[in-house]
Amino acid sequence: MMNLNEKILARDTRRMARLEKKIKFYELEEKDQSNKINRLKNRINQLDERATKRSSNIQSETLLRINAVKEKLQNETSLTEIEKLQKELSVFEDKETAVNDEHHLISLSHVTMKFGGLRAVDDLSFSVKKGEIFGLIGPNGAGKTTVFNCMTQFYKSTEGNIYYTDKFGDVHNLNDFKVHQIIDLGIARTFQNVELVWELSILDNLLVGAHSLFTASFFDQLFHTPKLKKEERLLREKALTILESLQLLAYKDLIPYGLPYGILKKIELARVLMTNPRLIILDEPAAGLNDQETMELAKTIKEIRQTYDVTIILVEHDMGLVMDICDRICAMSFGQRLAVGTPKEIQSNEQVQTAYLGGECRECTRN
Ligand SMILES: Nc1ncnc2c1ncn2[C@@H]1O[C@H](COP(=O)(O)OP(=O)(O)OP(=O)(O)O)[C@@H](O)[C@H]1O
Repeated sequence: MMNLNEKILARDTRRMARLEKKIKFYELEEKDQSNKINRLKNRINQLDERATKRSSNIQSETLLRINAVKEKLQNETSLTEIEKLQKELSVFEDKETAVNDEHHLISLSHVTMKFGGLRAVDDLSFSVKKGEIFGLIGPNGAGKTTVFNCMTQFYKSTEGNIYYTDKFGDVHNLNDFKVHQIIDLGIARTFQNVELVWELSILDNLLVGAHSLFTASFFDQLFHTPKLKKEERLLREKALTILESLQLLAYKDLIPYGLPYGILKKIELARVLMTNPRLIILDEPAAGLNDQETMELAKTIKEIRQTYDVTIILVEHDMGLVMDICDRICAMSFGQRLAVGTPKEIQSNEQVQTAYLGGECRECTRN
């Protein structure tokens, strides 16, 4: 449950995102808007200062809570109560770790997602650092996609918290945000199936992907004002730059129908990049690709991390790809965490091998 400080912090972050959009809007105007822009920048600085103070208050509150729970633990004798308190302590400590770790980007703390009697995700915790390529693996039905849906707030997890460090360095519980606000925090995702608009050209698909960046009003759209035209031109230039960086420029005027699956998957990545993401979540990016296309995808994902300075979390069944590109991996089974470690550590983990094949993880050692 969010306390008042956390509520205000989340609200201020959303405000800062809105003000940044306004700045972009003024930057597009033909006439000089530097006064307005400076005013907005000052307001962002004020909000940022307030957010930093509030973060430090929240941190002190967390420390107080940690100490209070520790004290209760010392005097507790009932085993069930001790278990409950230990879990409570671990939730606060996870938050404390997220706040103190300058490399922290996102972490799950004891996340559970129940569908009726089924625990699709069961008390799952792991943490991802800025700049990592992080893999989530597990047999079919292990709960991987559900984890993504909880992160992006498509589902509200039944229990647990998901901590995210925003670009100002403040830590938020993503559960306090609505699904449409997640994109403003710089989190973007792709789905298992290719989700492009089949009647639009590749370039227009990218522009559709940038709709969250559009600042033009209904009035601008209705009368096709110069402001709208300028915004469209800038976003078009951005789209072309992204297409070029992914070697997709030749496809810009084509519609997706009939294009090789490998190209469609790359176009989806290009569209995600239009939203200026800090974290990209990829659900089975290599599904349906042949070996050659998978190799190219691996190269593209590594290049994207490098060029766009993003963190990538992916769910993938192709163990060759996972072992090749991931810095660290979380292996899941029946909604629970089996192990977190480097590809080498995961390959040699007995529990992981058993979960996959009831023995040696041949898929893992394929490459
Ligand atoms: N909306 C839902 N309602 C009910 N059950 C669901 C829902 N979404 C997922 N599940 C169930 O939760 C479990 C985990 O599903 P999930 O899709 O997260 O697994 P996964 O590891 O991504 O599987 P796969 O690798 O096959 O995509 C499954 O048993 C699934 O049937």
